[in-house]
Amino acid sequence: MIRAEHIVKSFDGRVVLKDISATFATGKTNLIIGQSGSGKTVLLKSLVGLHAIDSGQIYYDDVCYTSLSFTERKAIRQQIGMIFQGGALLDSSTVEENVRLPLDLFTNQSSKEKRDRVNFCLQRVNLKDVNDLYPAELSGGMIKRVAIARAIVMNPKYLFCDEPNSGLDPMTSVVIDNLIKEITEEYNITTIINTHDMNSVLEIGEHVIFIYKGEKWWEGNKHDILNSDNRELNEFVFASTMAKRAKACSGLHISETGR
Ligand SMILES: Nc1ncnc2c1ncn2[C@@H]1O[C@H](COP(=O)(O)OP(=O)(O)OP(=O)(O)O)[C@@H](O)[C@H]1O
Repeated sequence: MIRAEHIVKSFDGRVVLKDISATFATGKTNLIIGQSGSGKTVLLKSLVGLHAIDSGQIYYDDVCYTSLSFTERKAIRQQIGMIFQGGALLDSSTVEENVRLPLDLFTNQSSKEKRDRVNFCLQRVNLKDVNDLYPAELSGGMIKRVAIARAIVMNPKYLFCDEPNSGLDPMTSVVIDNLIKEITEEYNITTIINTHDMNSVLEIGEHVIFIYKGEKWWEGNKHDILNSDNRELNEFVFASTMAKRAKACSGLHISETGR
């Protein structure tokens, strides 16, 4: 579980996160949604500790992360997996080297142990025979899978995903969304996903936080969202054509996948 309490963050006197409190449950896909510029990325980076916040507290389970020193935070940082927008793979490294990187940096495992772990993670994201390929030789969906394999290689308790579907076609996005959800449940990870993809919300939005102009404006799940009367949320949601279709169908039937 990750808990944010009264987070305030400003840049040069301009407040971009205004007193945000939220609890992100373990074993669930927690989504942060909002318009471009609303503060999603700043919130995600603040939770991870990449931004120093002005005030507030962030708890990782029972540990108050914000009151730890830089060195003390190391133990928690090693339990965090991150999937960056675009994958952020090292272009000049093979798939195996990319996935192995956290093990090289943070463990004393033998080469065989590392190879076994890398292969296990690649299999888990349904990739095979790709160890020696370079990122340029992979499709967009494969790059995301490699990024997920790298994010889980250290067996994280916490997983942060920044726009994991950016650049993917809708069908591949569904597959990646569901892979993240499966992994979250299988390994009981606290997963926080930053997205403005309404299809993702309707697919895996077990817990959704809507950020509007730096404030937590609405909170609920993928089913609540279709019936909300929050004006700003509705404007955001129904700007998406897919969501419009789902809304139109919601009175008649909501499929198991929410699509
Ligand atoms: N390092 C920074 N210095 C100054 N201002 C920043 C910095 N990072 C973000 N901001 C500002 O904070 C606000 C929120 O930005 P943020 O990147 O969190 O938006 P977002 O909701 O993630 O948008 P998008 O969906 O386009 O990525 C924006 O006004 C942005 O200009």
